[in-house]
Amino acid sequence: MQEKQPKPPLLLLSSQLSLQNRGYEVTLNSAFLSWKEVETRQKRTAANIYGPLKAAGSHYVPVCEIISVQETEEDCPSTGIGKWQKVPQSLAESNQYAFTVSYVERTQKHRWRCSEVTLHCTDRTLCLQWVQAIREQLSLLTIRPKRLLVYINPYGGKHRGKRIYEQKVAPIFSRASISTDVIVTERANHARDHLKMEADLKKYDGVVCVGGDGMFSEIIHGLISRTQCDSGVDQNRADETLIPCSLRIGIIPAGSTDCICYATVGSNDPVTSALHIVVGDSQPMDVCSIHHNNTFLRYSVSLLGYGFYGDVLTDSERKRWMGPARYDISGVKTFLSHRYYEGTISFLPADENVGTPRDKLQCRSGCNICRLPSADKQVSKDEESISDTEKKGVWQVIRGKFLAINAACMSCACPRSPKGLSPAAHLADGTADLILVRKCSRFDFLRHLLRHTNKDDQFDHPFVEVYRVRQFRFTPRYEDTDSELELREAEGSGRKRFFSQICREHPACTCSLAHSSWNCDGEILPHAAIQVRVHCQLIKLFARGIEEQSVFEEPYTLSAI
Ligand SMILES: Nc1ncnc2c1ncn2[C@@H]1O[C@H](COP(=O)(O)OP(=O)(O)OP(=O)(O)O)[C@@H](O)[C@H]1O
Ligand SMILES: CCCCCCCCCCCCC/C=C/[C@@H](O)[C@H](CO)NC(C)=O
Ligand SMILES: [Ca+2]
Repeated sequence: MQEKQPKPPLLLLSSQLSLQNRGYEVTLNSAFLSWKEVETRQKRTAANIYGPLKAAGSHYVPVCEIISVQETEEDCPSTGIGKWQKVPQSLAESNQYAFTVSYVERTQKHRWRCSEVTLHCTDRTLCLQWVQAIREQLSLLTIRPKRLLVYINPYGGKHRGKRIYEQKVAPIFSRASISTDVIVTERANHARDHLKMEADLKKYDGVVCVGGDGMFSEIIHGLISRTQCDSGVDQNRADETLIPCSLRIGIIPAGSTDCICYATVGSNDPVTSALHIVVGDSQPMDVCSIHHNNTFLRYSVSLLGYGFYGDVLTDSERKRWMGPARYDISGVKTFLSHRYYEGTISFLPADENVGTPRDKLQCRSGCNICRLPSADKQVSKDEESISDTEKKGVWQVIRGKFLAINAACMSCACPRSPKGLSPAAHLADGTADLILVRKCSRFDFLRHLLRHTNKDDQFDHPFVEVYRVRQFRFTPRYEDTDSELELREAEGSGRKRFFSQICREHPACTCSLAHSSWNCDGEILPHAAIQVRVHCQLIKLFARGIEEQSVFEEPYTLSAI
C-alpha cells in the first residue's frame, strides 16, 4: 500500500516587502511565515548577472510559534513591551506602513525569547491584508488559551513572584491577547481552597501558578480534588480510578527548587514558561496518590522521599527565612547526622515495555514511551483495563535499613541536579522509579549524593537499588504512635521536637529516631506508613517536555518545509 504523503502547506500570501531598508520576499503559508532577502540589481556581480535573483538570509517562523501581529505606527512604541521602533528616513518616505510580528525564538539551555520582525509595505491596504492573513491563521490555533486564572505566591523562593509576573509575564500575555484573573495569595492553601471550592472553572482555559513546587502542589490538589468531587469519585479509596483534570496548568517559576518546571520545560525561566503557555503546549503528567489506612493524604508529581530528603525538608522548614539556601544548610546537617530508618517496602513492578530506570534514553518532547496507549499503562480496579503482564504482576517485598527511600514520578531534574534523581524516569508513562539507598558509610553516601549533581550513574553502587513501579507501600519497623505522629506534624508546622521525647517511646531505637517524614514535593508528610499508586496522565501542563538539543541548534531547513 502506498504511504499517504502529508499535504504541502497552502500558500496564502506572498509580497515583496522591506526590512531594514532591504527588499525581502515575504511568504505566508498555512505552516510558516518566511522572509528571504532578495538581491538587488546593483548588488549583482558580473558572474551572476544573467542568473536568477538569489535568495540569501532566509528566515522561517512556524505559524504555531507566532505570538501576535500588530500594525506598527511610526514613531510609536511598536509593542506593549516598551521598545521604540526606529524607521529609517528613506523607508519612512516610501514604506511608511508596517506591521510587526512577534514570535518565539530559541536561545541556549532550552530558553525561549520573544523576538520580533517589522516589515514595511508601500501601501496600507497591503499592510492590513498581511495583518489580517496572519491573524486568521492564529485564530485557527484553538489549542491556545484565551482566558487564564493566575495565582501568585508572593513569598515563594526569593519573594519575587509578584515582580516576575508583572514585569516579565503579564506583558507577554497581553501581547498575545490572553485575558487573566489574578489572585495574589494571602495564606498557605489559599489557591488550593479557592480552586477546590470557589473558582468558576468554566470561565477559564487554564490555571497558572507563580511560585515553586509547593505552589504547584497547591494547584494540583485544588484541581484534582475538585474534578473528583464534581464526578462523585471518593479520593479516600486507594483503589479508585481518578478522573483526569481537563484544565491545563502553567508554572511560572518563582520558587526555590522549581523542579516541576525545570523537568517539563528544561529551564526555570519565567519568559520561557509564559511562551509555552501562549502557544498552548500540552504535556500530560503522572500523579501519585498517597494513602494511609484508606485515608487520602496527598498527591505527588516529583519527589516522594523518606529518610534523607524527608529530614532535609523537615530541618529546612525551620529555616524558611534563609530562602533557597536553606536546602544547602539542611542538606549538609542531615548528611552529617547520617540517620537510617528500618522498614519494609513492597512494590508492584511495571511491565518491561515502559523501559527501566537504568535506560540511557531520557524522556523528551514527544516521548515514545509516554505515547504508548494508556490502557497498557493504567492500573485500574477494572480488570479489563489491566494489561496481561500487569495481571500477572507480583508484589515484591524488601526489608532493611535505609538512608533514603525515594520515589520519582519523573526525573526531578532541577538546577541543583540537572539530570535529576532518576534521569530516565518518564513524565507520563504511569510509573515511578523507586530508589532504595541502604545503610552505608558516610563516604559512600556522599559519593551517591554527589552523582546527583554530575553525569555519573547514581545507581551504580552496591548499596543502591532502583525499580520502576506502579504502586508501593512502606511500613516502618516500629509502629508509629499517635504521639509521635503529632510531634512530626508539629515539626511540619515549624515547632521544635525534643530528641529525648522520641527515644523514650522507642527503646529499641539505639542510634537514631525511629521514623523520618516523607518529603512530598517539598511538603512534609508526617505519616511514615503509606500506600502509593501512580495515576497515568492525570493532569496536563502548558509544556511539551524537554526538546532535543538539535531543535535549538539547527535552524529550520528548506527540506523540513
Ligand atoms: N500568601 C502566602 N503566605 C504564606 N505561604 C504561602 C502563601 N501562598 C502560598 N504559600 C505556601 O508557600 C509554600 C512555598 O511556596 P513555593 O513552593 O511557591 O516556594 P518555595 O518553597 O520557595 O519553592 P520550592 O517549592 O520550589 O522549593 C507553599 O507550600 C505554599 O502553600
Ligand atoms: C551533602 C551534599 C548534598 C548534595 C545533594 C545534592 C542533590 C540535590 C538534588 C535535589 C533534588 C531535589 C528533587 C526535588 C524535590 C522537590 O520536590 C522539593 C520541593 O521543591 N525540593 C527539595 C529540595 O526537597
Ligand atoms: Ca512517570
